[in-house]
Amino acid sequence: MSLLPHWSSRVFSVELDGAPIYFGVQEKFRGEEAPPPRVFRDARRDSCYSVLVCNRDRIGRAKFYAQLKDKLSRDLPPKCVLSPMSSFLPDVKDSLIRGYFLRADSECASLTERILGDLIQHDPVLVCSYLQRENGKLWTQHLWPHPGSETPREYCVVPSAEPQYHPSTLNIVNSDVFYSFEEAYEVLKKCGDIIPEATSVLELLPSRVEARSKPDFPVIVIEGLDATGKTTLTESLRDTLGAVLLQSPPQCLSPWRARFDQEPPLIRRAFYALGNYITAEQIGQEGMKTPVIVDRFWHSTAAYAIATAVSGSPCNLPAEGSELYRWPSDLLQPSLVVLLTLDPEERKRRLRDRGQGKTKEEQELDHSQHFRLRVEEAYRRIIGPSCITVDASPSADQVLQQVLRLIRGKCHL
Ligand SMILES: Nc1ncnc2c1ncn2[C@@H]1O[C@H](COP(=O)(O)OP(=O)(O)O)[C@@H](O)[C@H]1O
Ligand SMILES: Nc1ccn([C@@H]2O[C@H](COP(=O)(O)OP(=O)(O)O)[C@@H](O)[C@H]2O)c(=O)n1
Repeated sequence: MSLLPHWSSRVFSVELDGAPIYFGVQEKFRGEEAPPPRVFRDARRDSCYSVLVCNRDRIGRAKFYAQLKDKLSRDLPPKCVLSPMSSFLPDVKDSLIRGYFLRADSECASLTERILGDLIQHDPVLVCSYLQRENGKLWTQHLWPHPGSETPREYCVVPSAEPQYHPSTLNIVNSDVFYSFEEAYEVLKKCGDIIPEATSVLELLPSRVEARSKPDFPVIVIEGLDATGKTTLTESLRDTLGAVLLQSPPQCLSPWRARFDQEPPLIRRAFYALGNYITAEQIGQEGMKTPVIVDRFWHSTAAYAIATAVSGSPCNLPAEGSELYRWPSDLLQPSLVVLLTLDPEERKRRLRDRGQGKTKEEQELDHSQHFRLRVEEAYRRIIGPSCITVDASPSADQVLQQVLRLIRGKCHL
């Protein structure tokens, strides 16, 4: 297996209470090993295991990773604790593999081992168990052999320094955020066999995508979290400016949206990315005749994708200026992007008053302050064009007047 030659260069990260704990492995005891990392010190008398998903094909890997949690939560004894885990080559792009770290007490260890033994027989996983030596002063990692292969490999567990780039940023390109039509198209094309709806989406796509010259009329995108007032503002702008109002994802994708919202990030994000290209095609046509207002566009696609891929505090986001925030070179660039921001309490009040159902991601915005901060910060870091922030807390009319001033200043309307 190609992962193995680099096994002792890999770093392992276990997420405990939202914070990563890093460790590495080395072939031999050197005698001066530092104390084991906290995941092992906490484990005391429990048995520890890890399961990492290693399909070669990325669609299979995305699908199986999503199923693995359900499978493990269903089959493992309730007392077995599951934590998200990953393994990566520090600061090496596309090197991240995901999985789970398991802690089982003496009562449930043998059942856990049976379930993992069955998993390794049938599914593309790497399984390790961890054993303590010298009263927990040292831990060893035992990589289970695959059916038919040689003996298990034993390594010594050692603490590892925090990498420069948070591991969850390593695989963002073309897994969470797509920087060209072709890359997103490839994913949906490959899904055709397992998701028949993907073929219907592909049929709606423009036949050719090219970064065309700007339409004659201004194109104004309104961005912001749910309930910040995008619908209210975009409708008023349409009426005031005699503009056409478009949205991303476009109306023609509505029948498929709920279906793709259930898919793992790779597939879900490719769907939204392609939606932007359909909207861009519509903008290109309408923008030759009138100004165009757009309710959400690429900023939303990229900001939510990055904020979901990265866990924990906004400090874990890719740094400002990172290439991950760049606009796709083949996607139409709007004349102005306005980001509506709102105090979290006022946003919740508006959500309650509106009283509609929310997507899972929007519910998460309410529950997790960190997630909301990550989305807002990612919005602000995107460039090419970057967004102009507008406080959406004044009355609807005041917000409209403020945005009209911006449009007149920037777009000569
Ligand atoms: N400036 C504003 N002041 C007070 N309430 C507002 C304002 N803008 C919108 N609302 C109300 O807040 C709720 C969410 O607004 P909406 O335009 O649907 O947001 P979004 O499209 O961003 O989800 C709606 O009930 C709307 O009437
Ligand atoms: N252009 C877009 C628009 C939405 N989205 C996704 O759609 C979700 C928000 O859609 P929504 O329907 O709740 O938004 P509202 O228009 O209701 O504010 C976000 O969670 C994004 O993941 C996207 O990726 N790209």
